[in-house]
Parts: sequence; C-alpha cells; structure tokens
Amino acid sequence: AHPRFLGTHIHNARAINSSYDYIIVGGGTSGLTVANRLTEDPKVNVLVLEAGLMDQGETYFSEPSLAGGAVGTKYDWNVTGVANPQLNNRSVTLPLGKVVGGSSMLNRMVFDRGSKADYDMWRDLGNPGWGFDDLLPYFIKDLFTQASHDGFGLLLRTSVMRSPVWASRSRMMGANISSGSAYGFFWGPTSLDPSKETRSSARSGPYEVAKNRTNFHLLSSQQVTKLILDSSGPEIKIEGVEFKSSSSAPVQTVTANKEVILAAGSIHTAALLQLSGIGDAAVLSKLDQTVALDLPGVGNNFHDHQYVVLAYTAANLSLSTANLTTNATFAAEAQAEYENDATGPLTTTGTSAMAFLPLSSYAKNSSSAILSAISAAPANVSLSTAAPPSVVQGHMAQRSLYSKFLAAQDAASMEYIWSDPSLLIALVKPLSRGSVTITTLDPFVQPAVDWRALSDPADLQMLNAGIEFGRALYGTSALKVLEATEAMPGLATSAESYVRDTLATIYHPAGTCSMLPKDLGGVVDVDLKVYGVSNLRIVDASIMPVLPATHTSSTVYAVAEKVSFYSKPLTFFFGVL
Ligand SMILES: Cc1cc2nc3c(=O)[nH]c(=O)nc-3n(C[C@H](O)[C@H](O)[C@H](O)COP(=O)(O)OP(=O)(O)OC[C@H]3O[C@@H](n4cnc5c(N)ncnc54)[C@H](O)[C@@H]3O)c2cc1C
Repeated sequence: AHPRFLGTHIHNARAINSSYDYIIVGGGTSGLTVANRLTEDPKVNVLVLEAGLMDQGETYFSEPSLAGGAVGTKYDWNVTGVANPQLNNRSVTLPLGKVVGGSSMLNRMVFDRGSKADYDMWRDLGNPGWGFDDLLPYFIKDLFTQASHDGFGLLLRTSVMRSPVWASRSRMMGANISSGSAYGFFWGPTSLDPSKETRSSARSGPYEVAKNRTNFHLLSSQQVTKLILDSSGPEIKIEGVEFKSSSSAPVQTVTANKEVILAAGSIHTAALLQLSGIGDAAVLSKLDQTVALDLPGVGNNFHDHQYVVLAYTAANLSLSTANLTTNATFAAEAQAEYENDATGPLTTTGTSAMAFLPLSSYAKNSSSAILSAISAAPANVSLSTAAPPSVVQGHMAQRSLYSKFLAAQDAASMEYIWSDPSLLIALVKPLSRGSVTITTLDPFVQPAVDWRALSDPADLQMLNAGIEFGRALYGTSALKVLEATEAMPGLATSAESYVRDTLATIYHPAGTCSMLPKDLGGVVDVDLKVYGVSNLRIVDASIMPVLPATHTSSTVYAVAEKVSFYSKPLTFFFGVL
C-alpha cells in the first residue's frame, strides 16, 4: 500500500493512496468541476489523474488578449484529424487542453449559452430532465455560487469594447442570451474574473476552491491508459485504473471504492473506453482487442462546430485589434494600462461581438431548398458505411428534430464573430457525423479523429448561404462606413471551393459518448452512467448528443454541476439559484 499523503497536487505518483472513493480521469473543465463538488463532503475522497502538466503561470493563461496562446504548445494534445476527402484531403488540427484546467485554459473565453431549443432537443431525443429549464439552474450555478443580474455569475462579465463599429451600430435584436433566447446580435460574455480582468477557468475556479482539502488529490503528468474491469457479475464493475507518466514508464494502478468518472474530453474519453475493451465490437475485434462490452455508440456521433473566415481590409477603421501589433506606442500604452489598472484593450479577447442567426435570417432565399434537401436525403447520408445500426437510428432521430429546429425562428444554426474588420462564420448546427477510433492498443498513439465534415451536403449549403449573408452585412449602412474590401475568398473564388480549402474546427468536439437511449447509439443514460457498467460515469463534452448553437464551455460546466448532484452520496442539495 502507498503511504497516505495529505497534500493536494501530488508530484510523486508513489505518494498517492492505494484507493479512493472516486477516481476522476482528466483534470480539465468538467473533471475539476466534479472534483470540487464531490470533495465538499469531507467523508469522500477523490483522486484526479491528469495527463498534462500544471501550468507555470504563463501570461497566455491569464491575459484575455492572449487567450488561445497555449494552442500548439506543450499544453496542447496537438491532435490532427484524418485526411478528409470533402476538404480536398486536408487534415484539420484540433487543439485540446493538456494541462490542469484542460481546454478551459486554452479557450477563447467566450462564455455563452445556447437557446432553449438547443437543450430541449437533448430532452426530446429521449433524455428526460435535460431540457433548457432543467439545465438552467446549473448554468446559473456554474463554477460560481453568486449569481449577478445577468445570470452569468459574479466572476464573469464582458469588458471594454474593442470593436466599436460592430458593437455600437449592430442592431440589438432583443436577444436574452442568458435565459434561452440566444439568437440575434449580442456582445458575448467572457469567462473573466472582473476584479483582476484575468481568465476564469477550471484551474482558477474549482481547483483553487478545492485544492487545500485533504480529501482531494490531484496527480498531474499521468495518463490513464486503461480501466481495470471486473466482468464476473451481470454488469461490469470498474475496479480501478492503470496509468503511466510516459510510454516507457512502468504501469501503476489505483483502486476505486465507489466510481470512476471519465472527464478526459470528447476524443480521449472515447479512446480510453476502446482501450479498455468497451466499444463497437466490430471495431475492437479488428484490433484483436478483447471485447468486454459491445457498446456501438462509443466514438460515433462525433461532430464539431466549423468555421471559415470572410477576410476584409478596411480603409476607414481608426481603432482596431491590429493596432496592437502594428502600432508600438499604442501596444505599449495598452500593456501599461492593463498592468497598472487592469483596463483597456488587453482586457478583451477581441472576439466578443457576435451574432447567432436562424436559417431563415441568413439564408432568406435558400432556406426552403435547404430544408427540402435535408428531408429528401437518405437518413444516413452523412454517416460512414461502417456506422452501427443503433448509431444510424440515433442519427435518424436527430435529423427529424433538426428539420424542426432549422425551420424555427428562435433557434440559431450560423454564428458570426466580428474580428475587425473581418468576420468568422461558423456552422453551429452541422448534420455531418464522424468518429473517433483507436488504431492500435498503444494508449500513447493518438486515435483516428475522422471529422467527416461536409459529408452531409446540407452543411455546405448552409455555409454557402452564411458567406453570402456575411458579405451582405458589409453593404449595410452600419458597416459601409468601414469602406471595406473583401480579401478572402474574393469574388473570383467560389464560396464552395473556399469552404473546402479552409474550413476548420472552432474547437467544440462533442458527441462521442452520447447521452441517448442505448438503441439510438447512446453510451450513457440520463444519470450519465455508462450502459452495462455499474460504477462508471462520463461527465465531459462527449456526452452532448447534439452540439448546442453556442460555445461549449459553459454547457460543459453546467453538465458537470448537474451530474455532481447525482454522484454525491448522502449529501443534501440545497438548491442552486
Ligand atoms: C483552442 C480552444 C478554444 C476554445 N474556445 C472556446 C470559447 O471561446 N468558449 C467556449 O465556451 N468554449 C471554447 N472551447 C471549448 C471548451 O473549452 C471545451 O468544450 C471544454 O473546455 C471541454 O471540457 P471537457 O471537460 O470536455 O474537456 P477538457 O477541458 O479538454 O478536459 C479534458 C482533460 O482530460 C485530460 N486527459 C485526456 N486524456 C487523459 C487520460 N487518458 N488520462 C488523464 N488525463 C487525460 C486532458 O489533458 C484534459 O486536461 C475552446 C476549446 C479550445 C481547445
């Protein structure tokens, strides 16, 4: 047995206990949120195993204007997807946090929620208790216990507007983004501590709150490589996990007295299940993996938000983000202002002015044709031929709800982010579905991430319409003052070829362990327990059956808050508002 260690962040793997009530795999956004809630009960002890490092206080983890600076560094898994024929055989890179705090440390800090229709779709797919009204208390709870007037929590707010043209002249369309009407133009909130104007993350929030509790241990730089299964009973039981600091390091083990909770994110949670013999038997057998549990949904239903840039130059833009790189005096003043007073342009990420629009708004002329094409297409049009029957059934159920969703006026499918003087245009309700699959039993080889973007032709049609609408915005009186010229794609290039050449992820992978009925390709039930396993839950972005039309972090926190309540043994729940 290991000697008992009464610390929190443990640097020596030998210093942990031999068993814990709960073992959480992944110390990211969802994992740390659940760890914080579980360790509120001093009788419960929790170990978080995190593959990444603890940060060293780098400025890109705190200053809003440097948000995303950790992408491509040692704090990023640096995953590359498989070549996609629909994208002219390009492989798209997918940044993912590999650090204590996970992707909440790498993200661009937009902190919004989807519309009522987004989460009601989750409920209507066979998940009672997961509609917008059910989730709202957990959105409000988030990391932070005290709600402010806008419902986004005291530690979160927006700051100085660095895009005055868009922000002041875009017509505010009355969007009430915190209570289920997340469509129209708005100034997006950011996850930001207003007392210091620094990033709020799972590291600065739940980790800081929980870190001095003696019942909370976090072991970083240790990758969980396998779940240890006991298959002797009617349901599989997870006895514990194996972990290693590197491919060549010795395997270590730790035992779970109650539950193992997977929070390794949409790519690695699915891969870890497959490495442990839980997944689509057809896929596992090909790898000579012993099939402990045939659960075809694992790794399927993978989807992500995706964007292109409509790039402009502007003759009449006096103040812009670019001044920070092109004007040394301006940049020095901004830096001094931030350091001395925590004010000024460096308090923003530069991408807070945004619009989420329904199909009928951005595709006025083509929305009927797009809806008809979706209805007429074979239900499995976007799926691989290898998709298991239950996954096909689940996709059919999604598509029938999509048709209603896309026809609605109060549900968005396209996002516009102002990045002066250009626009990022993101498809936030894609129909195409891909997969995440291990290709070897070596846990240090990244799984194949097959995005299959644009495999459903309707996605391309929506993006084409989205680009046309974006162009039209520059002709409105609000934006005409910029005297802007389109730089990319430029009128000589067709929108379609531009999309195929440049479409990229906007960093919201989801769906690979969907919360759905099992016969619809589900992996977890409404308590987020894995089907067929008595003590295994999944709490990360992989459980989203359909991506909401919003940036995902606030939804990830809300899901983790909701499941913490289910997980908590013998504790009382006092309400969340
Ligand atoms: C570059 C970028 C920009 C983004 N921008 C925004 C934004 O502006 N707004 C927004 O709302 N959302 C944004 N997101 C998305 C959002 O941050 C994620 O949806 C969310 O953080 C995912 O939370 P998670 O708990 O599912 O996974 P993560 O937070 O990624 O946590 C997973 C953790 O598990 C660890 N792990 C993985 N495998 C193992 C293993 N085998 N053993 C041990 N540990 C393991 C990882 O290292 C990681 O720390 C962005 C994401 C990225 C990457």
